[in-house]
Amino acid sequence: MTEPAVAALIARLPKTELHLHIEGTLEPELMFELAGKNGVTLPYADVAALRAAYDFSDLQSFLDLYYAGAGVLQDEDDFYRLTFAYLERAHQDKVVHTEIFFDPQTHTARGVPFAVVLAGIRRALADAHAKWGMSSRLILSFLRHLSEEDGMATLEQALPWLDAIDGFGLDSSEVGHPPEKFARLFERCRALGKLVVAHAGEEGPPGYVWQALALGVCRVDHGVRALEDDALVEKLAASRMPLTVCPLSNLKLCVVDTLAHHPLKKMLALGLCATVNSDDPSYFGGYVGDNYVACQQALSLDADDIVQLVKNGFEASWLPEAEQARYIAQVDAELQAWREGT
Ligand SMILES: Nc1ncnc2[nH]cnc12
Ligand SMILES: [Zn+2]
Repeated sequence: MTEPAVAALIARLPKTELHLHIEGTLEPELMFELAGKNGVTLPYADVAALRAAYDFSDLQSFLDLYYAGAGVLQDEDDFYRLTFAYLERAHQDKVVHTEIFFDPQTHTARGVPFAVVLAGIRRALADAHAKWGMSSRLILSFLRHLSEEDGMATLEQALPWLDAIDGFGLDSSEVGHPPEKFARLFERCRALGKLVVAHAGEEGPPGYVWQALALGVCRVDHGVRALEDDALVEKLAASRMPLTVCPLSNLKLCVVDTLAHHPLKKMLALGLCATVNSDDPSYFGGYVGDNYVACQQALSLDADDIVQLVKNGFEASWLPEAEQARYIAQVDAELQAWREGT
């Protein structure tokens, strides 16, 4: 019997998304609409010209555009619309649980109050939960190109809303801004009882992944360059440390030259807890379902690989263990139904 296309399996499986920058979901159409509403001038004639600029040579060339684009987000409703549009799109991909980064420093530096950013995002998360039962967690991510003191000041601003913040992360320009630069800040976050994660090993060397582990992270965001260090791979695999891998992001930012050379399949073979995520889907040409499908084709992933990746996502999530187990059982049931052609 010919197995039905693995793409059909991908489409039907419940999924997580654990590496998603909400500012990176700003589609050009919404960017132009909000620019018009808020009186912001964009240096592009139209949506097509903006999309044509999404031709990145590295992480920094993307970040320059990403921070400029975020400038159109000004009031609570802008953050609501941004977030709800992402959640609606993720729901189409059968994402049942998402853990979302937001970068408050990108907005507070422009005079947008922390409370405005958070209120808009939270209202959308609550609506998605009410409408589809989609669960979520929120991760405040510090910008590593700024100082640790700036991060500390941001943490101070977040203190009144700690109940709404599930964890803390570290993103932006990696090389030259190693995790150890933020040792005291992450210590403080952990002392507040919060989970911490950090981008490491995207463009930065394996040493940055070791440093992220020293910060006490419970997941490494990206981590693809960890494969250059055998001892590190052994440690990550033995501890089932999750890696939130973002294949189309790696392709667009030239971390890999072609998806066929992406290490995702190798990561699974090494026993790493690799997960699939979209990072900044509006800029990188694909949401989480697109990431699965593109990798399936480029790397000839089979049904077992796909199921392993999806299960890793639940294992790596911050859902309670009983809920992880419930979703993993659903994944097995969908796999069986797919195999039986029902
Ligand atoms: N891929 C990425 N790496 C680092 N910082 C980011 N901020 C948004 N996307 C990012
Ligand atoms: Zn990221």
